Formats: sequence, structure tokens, C-alpha cells
Amino acid sequence: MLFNGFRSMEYTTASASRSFLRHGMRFSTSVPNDPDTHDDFKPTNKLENSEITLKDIVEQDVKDNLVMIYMKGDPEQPRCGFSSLAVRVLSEYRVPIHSRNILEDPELKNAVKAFSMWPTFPQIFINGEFIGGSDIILNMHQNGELKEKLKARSSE
Ligand SMILES: N[C@@H](CCC(=O)N[C@@H](CS)C(=O)NCC(=O)O)C(=O)O
Ligand code: FES
Repeated sequence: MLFNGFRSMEYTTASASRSFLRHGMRFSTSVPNDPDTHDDFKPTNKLENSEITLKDIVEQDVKDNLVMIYMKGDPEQPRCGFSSLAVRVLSEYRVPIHSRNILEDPELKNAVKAFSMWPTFPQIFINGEFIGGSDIILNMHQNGELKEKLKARSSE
């Protein structure tokens, strides 16, 4: 399943669907090609109306999902070695991996960078906390920190 870049390696969660609905609004602008249509009746950009921003979407993603990765490509088909490595590391654990493909949405890519203040991808969040990229997650896997982080959450 692919909802505007959002993927989950398990079944789609309610949060994923919600994110899709919200994120999907960004592309709902349409203007009918009818000369009689008065401006007042034209459909407007619902994102502007609802004031949902990409930052809101990122905030929701990382809040709703234990493991959230913004990556190039998706877990089944990473488009970069760094993203591929991060997914391989995370796949060692029995936790769902939620992802968005930033290659599909340059604006989302910029929003994620601004949110984390981190310049590269992949970007991994666990339990709402920004962790880092593939080198950091690999290191945490090797030194046991990642296991602790994921265990800490699952035993709550
Ligand atoms: N140390 C980082 C390196 C990742 C990296 O260099 N990513 C580059 C190439 S994929 C990147 O995202 N560049 C910025 C961009 O593409 O916008 C990691 O291990 O995750
Ligand atoms: S896309 Fe070239 S290194 Fe990631």
C-alpha cells in the first residue's frame, strides 16, 4: 500500500490512513474550466483552509508510529544505500516500520529537514524521538542501544 509516500511494513494503521487523508488534501485543488463559474464558487486549496501544514503531518507521523523512517524509496525498494542499510537494521527487530518516501515529495523532504534540523536521509524517529541516519542506527544496533529503546517501549 502506498499513500502519498506513506508505507507501513505491516498492515496500514489508522494513523497511516489519517495521515494520507490529511496529506492528500494538499493536492485537492481543482478549478473547473467553466467561464460562468464565479470566483466565489471555485474550489479552494483545502490545506490552506484547514491550516494543516507539512510540519503537522511530520509531527503526527512521529507521534503515532513507534518507528518512523523518512527515506529515499520505500522499505521494499530503497533507492539509496543509506536508506537500504537503515531498513535492514530496523528489520532485525519485530516492530512495524512506517515510512514515507521523500523522493516523491520535495516539499515533505524540506519539511522533514526543517523539523529535525538534520540535512540528510534517511531520518529515523523512534517513539517520537529523532534518532539520526543509517550510521547512527547501525551503531545503536551494534552496541545494544536500539534493542533497549525498542524493548523499553514495547514493555510499557
Ligand atoms: N551519515 C548519513 C549519510 C546519509 C547521506 O549522506 N545522505 C545523503 C545522500 S542520500 C542525503 O540525504 N543528502 C541530502 C539530500 O539528498 O537531500 C547516514 O548514515 O544516514
Ligand atoms: S541517493 Fe546517492 S547516496 Fe543516497
